[in-house]
Amino acid sequence: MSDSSGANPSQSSKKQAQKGFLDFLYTDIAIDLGTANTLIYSRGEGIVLNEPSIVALNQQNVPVATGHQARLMHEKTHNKIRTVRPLRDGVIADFEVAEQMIRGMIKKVKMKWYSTTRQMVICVPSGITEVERRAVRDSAEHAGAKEVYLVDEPMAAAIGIGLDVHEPVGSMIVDIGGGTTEIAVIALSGIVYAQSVRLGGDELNEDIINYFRRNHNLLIGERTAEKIKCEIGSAAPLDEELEMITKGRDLVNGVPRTRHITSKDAREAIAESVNTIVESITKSLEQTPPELSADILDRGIMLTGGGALLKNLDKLIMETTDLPVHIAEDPLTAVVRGTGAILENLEYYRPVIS
Ligand SMILES: Nc1ncnc2c1ncn2[C@@H]1O[C@H](COP(=O)(O)OP(=O)(O)OP(=O)(O)O)[C@@H](O)[C@H]1O
Repeated sequence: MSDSSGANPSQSSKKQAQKGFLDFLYTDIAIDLGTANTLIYSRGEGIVLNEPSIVALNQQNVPVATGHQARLMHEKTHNKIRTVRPLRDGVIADFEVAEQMIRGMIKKVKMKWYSTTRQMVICVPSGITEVERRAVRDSAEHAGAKEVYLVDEPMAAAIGIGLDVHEPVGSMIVDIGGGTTEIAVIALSGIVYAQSVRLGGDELNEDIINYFRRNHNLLIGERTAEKIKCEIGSAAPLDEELEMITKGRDLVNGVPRTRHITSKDAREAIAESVNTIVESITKSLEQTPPELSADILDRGIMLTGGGALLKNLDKLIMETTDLPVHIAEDPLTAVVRGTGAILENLEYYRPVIS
């Protein structure tokens, strides 16, 4: 009798023992390579890194910082340093920098200097092209991985929030990230319907920047817009409206200014993009086969990704669709938790990886 590799049982167990014996030389990791954040899960350890997807490079294009450290430099650099976000709309926009970033982040989490990366599970937006898929695989291989497995982001999110993706029951996942919103209906280990909208938290930040420039003659940076969105931004009116003080440059006289702003301003700024996200969800519901629609009616819509934290977004989706809406526990880590679960049990999840 031989196992699937063609070896007899004694050869196979010898190979297993050897594999186990040499395990200390390898690190197996799962990566959520996101437009806004990169998270790494290490086999047997859990989430070991959660940092912004950004790199600071010097004039020779050598990275001087990655992640949190580079984020602190963002929009504050001089001409000898530039910061780059290598992903746009969920896909790699700058391959060289993306590879440098992956390498830099893997280096940060390597417990043992001598170990090499063996297996890497990495998630990708469901809507990307074959060429873009190939690019992610290449970048992972160039960053040192020996075996690379890809999984669609909504599938990883579903696994991350504890759904049994193999069962014949439909679930709708809406993963709102920095660059994309992924809407998918999952059943029987497959994606029955998926829509990837290239609109996410980054676009909401741009909306806020444009709104304050147009309506308040105030120029603010990306980090300030992000702060406004997270602290007082909302998709629907709040029971108690919020306020905050923000700083920027007055466009009339060119000097720094502080301004008092409200959650109504922030909501108005992002309303159009938020509506596009909600419309995409209703469109996806219209495309869902009826038997699966019935499951979604019972189970509701699951929200994951950082965008799920936008205040009252669940309420707006609930009012528009008339369906129950649940925000996943810790939505920012759902995808990497799922990618990590796949890494821990590659055989069980074989049908969902490529
Ligand atoms: N409290 C909050 N309110 C609104 N948005 C938030 C909040 N917290 C985080 N976000 C947004 O969530 C986004 C990041 O989410 P996430 O880490 O899931 O995205 P990503 O995986 O990096 O992106 P993508 O999946 O598009 O590649 C950012 O745009 C961030 O501004």
